[in-house]
Amino acid sequence: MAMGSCGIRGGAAARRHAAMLGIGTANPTGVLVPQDVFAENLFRVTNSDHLPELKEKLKRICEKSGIEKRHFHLTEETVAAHPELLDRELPSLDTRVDMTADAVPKLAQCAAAKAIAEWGRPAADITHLVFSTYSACQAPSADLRLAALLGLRPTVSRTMLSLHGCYGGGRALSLAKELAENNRGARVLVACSEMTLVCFGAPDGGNIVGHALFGDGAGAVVVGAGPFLDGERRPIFEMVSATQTTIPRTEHALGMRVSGGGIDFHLAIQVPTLVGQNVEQCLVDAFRGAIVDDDDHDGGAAPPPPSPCSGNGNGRWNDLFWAVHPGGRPILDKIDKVLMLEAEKLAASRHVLREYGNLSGATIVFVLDELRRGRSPLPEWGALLAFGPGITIEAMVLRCPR
Ligand SMILES: CCCCCCCCCCCCCCCCCC(=O)SCCNC(=O)CCNC(=O)[C@H](O)C(C)(C)COP(=O)(O)OP(=O)(O)OC[C@H]1O[C@@H](n2cnc3c(N)ncnc32)[C@H](O)[C@@H]1OP(=O)(O)O
Repeated sequence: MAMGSCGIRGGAAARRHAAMLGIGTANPTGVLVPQDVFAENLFRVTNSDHLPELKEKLKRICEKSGIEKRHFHLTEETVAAHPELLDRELPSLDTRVDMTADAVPKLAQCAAAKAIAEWGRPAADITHLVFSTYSACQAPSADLRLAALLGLRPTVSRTMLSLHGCYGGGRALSLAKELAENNRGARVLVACSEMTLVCFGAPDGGNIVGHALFGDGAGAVVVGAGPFLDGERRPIFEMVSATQTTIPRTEHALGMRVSGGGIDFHLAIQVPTLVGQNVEQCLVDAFRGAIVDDDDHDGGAAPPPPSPCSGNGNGRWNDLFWAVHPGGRPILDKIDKVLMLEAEKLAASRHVLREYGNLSGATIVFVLDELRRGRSPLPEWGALLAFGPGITIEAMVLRCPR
């Protein structure tokens, strides 16, 4: 594959690959629940204390989750005022849609304002918006509301990704890369905003793991390619190559479904194993697409991306930095094991899981933000991984410009 001029060079030189030019994150400010009291709180708030065995199981799961705290938009007072949120037999979709209509785009606005400020140009210069959420069920949707809140131009080209779950952030970034690389001068705002209240309900055997894992948050990234514009900062991560892979015959393993009682979801116990068994081939495919000429690197001195067959346990995956969606602690453990990663390689993912829980599609933006804030310099090449219903695996080869 000829990719002659794809490297990002310093200063004002042209580049062809898209790059992340600003990153922002936000969480609801209202409710912060430490994981060690989550089960007690949930069972009290949902009047479920007559189910002590289920409560003990939730406590066991919380202890093993690798999570210390999570943020939520939904307050105890709101739950008390809306008993329909607790009983799946009662219609509650209208209530949930009303509650998220403003809250989801406003949370996205908080993250997007930070990303735009870092990017260094006015919001009106955004040409495309890609919005991903599992928490909005109406049209016009959260993308249009966010565009209005940010003062984007009426000509901004909007795309809404719904119910992609935890790979939504990876998909939105991949789409932004395509848009930026194929539309001269495009600046694409990616926004992912997730609120669990669309799924919230009294605990039962089916939703207990979701209760233990998921939290609320939003992430935003400004993506652009081509020559730098005045005021733009140096790119944070270059987006070199992206792939999407669906693991055959795993449709049953992860899913969400809109019902009159809210959004139902399921997470099969086999998910960590299925991701672990398939992740290395996805990485090999993504790196195969990322082979570039030495000439494309800054000053021509940087090494090329690792060869696609350099995994397979010979330790070369440790030459990379890693942005992995922390879908759950055992998923990170499996990836560590199959790729033989050194302990610190998934530190950013484990940090985000510990501090926020699984924020579905927004989580990957938190991981990217954490990575670039790290104290030690990153290796030049990196890999992004996100997983969700399908089972779908999004992989992207990243480069940290020197
Ligand atoms: C105000 C609150 C609001 C919250 C409302 C809820 C909001 C929900 C929002 C839903 C959003 C939907 C998005 C869906 C898209 C998902 C996309 C992804 O992230 S893809 C990635 C999604 N992430 C994942 O799929 C990974 C999730 N899994 C994990 O993180 C871990 O397995 C663990 C923390 C649950 C347990 O740690 P581990 O080391 O495995 O410990 P052990 O082996 O000792 O097991 C302990 C107990 O847990 C049991 N059990 C285990 N798994 C399941 C299960 N799936 N099922 C049922 N049970 C399960 C197991 O049987 C045992 O029971 P017991 O013998 O004690 O009775």
